[in-house]
Amino acid sequence: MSESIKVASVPISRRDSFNARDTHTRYLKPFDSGDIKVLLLENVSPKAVEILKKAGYQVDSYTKALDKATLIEKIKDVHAVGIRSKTRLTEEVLSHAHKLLTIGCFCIGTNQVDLGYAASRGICVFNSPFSNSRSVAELVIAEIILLARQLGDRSREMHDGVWNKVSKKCYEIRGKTLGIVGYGHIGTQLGVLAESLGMNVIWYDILPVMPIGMSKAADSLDEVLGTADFVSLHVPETPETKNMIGARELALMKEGSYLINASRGTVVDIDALAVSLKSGHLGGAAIDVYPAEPLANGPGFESALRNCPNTLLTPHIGGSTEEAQRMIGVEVATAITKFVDSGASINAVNFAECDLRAIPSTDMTTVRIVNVHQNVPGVLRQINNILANYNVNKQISDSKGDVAYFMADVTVDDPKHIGTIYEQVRAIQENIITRVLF
Ligand SMILES: NC(=O)c1ccc[n+]([C@@H]2O[C@H](COP(=O)([O-])OP(=O)(O)OC[C@H]3O[C@@H](n4cnc5c(N)ncnc54)[C@H](O)[C@@H]3O)[C@@H](O)[C@H]2O)c1
Ligand SMILES: O=C(O)[C@H](O)COP(=O)(O)O
Repeated sequence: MSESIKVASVPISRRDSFNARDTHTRYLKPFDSGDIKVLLLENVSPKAVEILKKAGYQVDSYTKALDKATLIEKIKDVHAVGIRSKTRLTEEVLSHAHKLLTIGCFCIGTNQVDLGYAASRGICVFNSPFSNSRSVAELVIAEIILLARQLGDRSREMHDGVWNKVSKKCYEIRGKTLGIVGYGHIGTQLGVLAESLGMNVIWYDILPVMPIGMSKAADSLDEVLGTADFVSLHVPETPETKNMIGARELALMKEGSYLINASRGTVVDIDALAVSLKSGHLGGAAIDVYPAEPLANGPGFESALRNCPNTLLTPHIGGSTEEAQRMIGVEVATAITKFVDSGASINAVNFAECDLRAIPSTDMTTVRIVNVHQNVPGVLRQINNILANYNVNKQISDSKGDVAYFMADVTVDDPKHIGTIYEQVRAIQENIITRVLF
């Protein structure tokens, strides 16, 4: 149970459709945190499980992603779901999530979730924007050296019993140029590490960003491709980054240069990359992410890149370190408990960010109204007309796109009025979800 609310309550309204006016009256019972069900997929950190269980929730945890049919079945009954990069929470899947309040992406990327649809259903999405950035940057540094020295191939040969001592086309990285595409959390960390190893760094980003250290901004992607000895991709999955690196871009890269992709699998045209590697135009590649990735560990991985020369293939492990997973587990699980127990949406990805200071535990008459509604004129007036009969201690509202979020702490002397307020607010035409925490 949240420390910030004296007693939390989660009456969960039905959200049959965006405009539905649900007049079904429910009995408002004081909250029992044991009612909250959480589904965790894809081997989310035990630290997160610990935090969610400590909050009193029922936690159902799986090490792998679920197939769509199983996911739809499981999501029907839960109030929170925790995923990593594999689980696709599409409109189709989320349309079955009748009780869902929040989604925790225990990773950086949120492209796997239909964020707009989730918001329209009042489902608040959280992620961990930078807890695994360092892990990715360190992996890329390792890969730069491995590629420059053809270490993947040498190691494989030795495991096959072949001694192959060569120096041809093996290089130091000192004085070489690293081109970073997407100069955000990971790209900037990587640039700092690369400079400390004596590399020159140029980067391209669609946003004007401050260059760190001695790094230089390029005017275009093509400039990076034509200049760098190593090109490392750190952009999110968006319509603009889909197949951002195809046959044309690979041809622009310098003869013998290397491509590294630890961003998203859709960013690189894998077939074109395989052709470039086999032709010898590229000197090698390190790929951590793929257009289609298996749901679980095990044999059967197929890719045109298998057995390409000097090509390092890793199973999407850029953020997979003990340190990163622990930090992500704490960050996202804490965000989920705060949202469920007190309504706080700070650091939400698809929601306006709102919070109110805690209700003192000695205050037994104040309840918190939490409401998500369509962002159209007149809704706040309707809510405040309802609350006008009570003393509103504090309130906050904000909007993001078509959806608005409202929180108010209201003193209610007669407990019977709690149900009245709840029913009146949720009966507003534009209501998406209403909760009363008491
Ligand atoms: N392999 C892994 O395990 C792993 C781990 C963490 C993150 N990632 C991926 O890496 C991506 C980047 O992570 P981050 O934390 O650095 O994100 P970020 O949001 O901090 O940085 C991304 C940068 O890319 C820029 N960008 C967006 N579209 C662009 C375009 N078309 N051209 C050039 N620049 C563009 C943005 O302006 C931003 O500066 C994530 O979105 C995620 O998909 C992968
Ligand atoms: O978006 C991310 O943070 C990375 O792609 C890592 O995803 P993962 O948690 O599924 O390994």
